[in-house]
Amino acid sequence: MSSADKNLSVFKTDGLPDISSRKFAILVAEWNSEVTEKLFEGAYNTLIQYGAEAENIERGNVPGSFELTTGSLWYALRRDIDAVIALGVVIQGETKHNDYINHAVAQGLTNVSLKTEKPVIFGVLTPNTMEQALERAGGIHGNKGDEAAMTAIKMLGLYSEVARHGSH
Ligand SMILES: Nc1c(NC[C@H](O)[C@H](O)[C@H](O)CO)[nH]c(=O)[nH]c1=O
Ligand SMILES: CC(=O)[C@@H](O)COP(=O)(O)O
Repeated sequence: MSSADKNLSVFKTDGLPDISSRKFAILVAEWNSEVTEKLFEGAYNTLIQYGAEAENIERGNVPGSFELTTGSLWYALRRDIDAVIALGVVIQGETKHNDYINHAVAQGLTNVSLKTEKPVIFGVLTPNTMEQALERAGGIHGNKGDEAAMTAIKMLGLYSEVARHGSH
């Protein structure tokens, strides 16, 4: 199913956890900042809308999406951070460079999440064009930042549920 079939800002919100005491890191790539700033705004506003406290949302900036992996690891290793949201936009260029970045970031963020056992969310757009990027950053297909934030919230809810059963 493509973003054309499922709006990135429309999701089920029943049964969400209380995130008022949860601390989030939002990592933002500077490449294509005219789009990544929209992703950040969507992620930040979604966290606030569903109960996060502003003082519990920390922002970090990296040069490009490739650096989201290392930056996410540094935040995820901090004891006070409950979840990391990594935001970037990798637009297809003339060479295969975007493919290498995208695969590295997807695998890298997965590795960080598995290593730290914390939600590390892949909020990276991989469009063919700037137009496609903007359509997914508050345009006709919603905002990938909204989706990334909601994914972090839901994963924290799952973690609490799993931990609750495991404590008995
Ligand atoms: N072309 C894009 C990049 N390229 C930069 C890399 O992410 C990285 O910073 C560089 O290779 C040095 O390690 N980054 C994006 O986020 N988006 C692009 O479209
Ligand atoms: C992936 C990018 O958009 C940037 O690194 C430029 O890519 P290219 O050199 O393939 O045009």
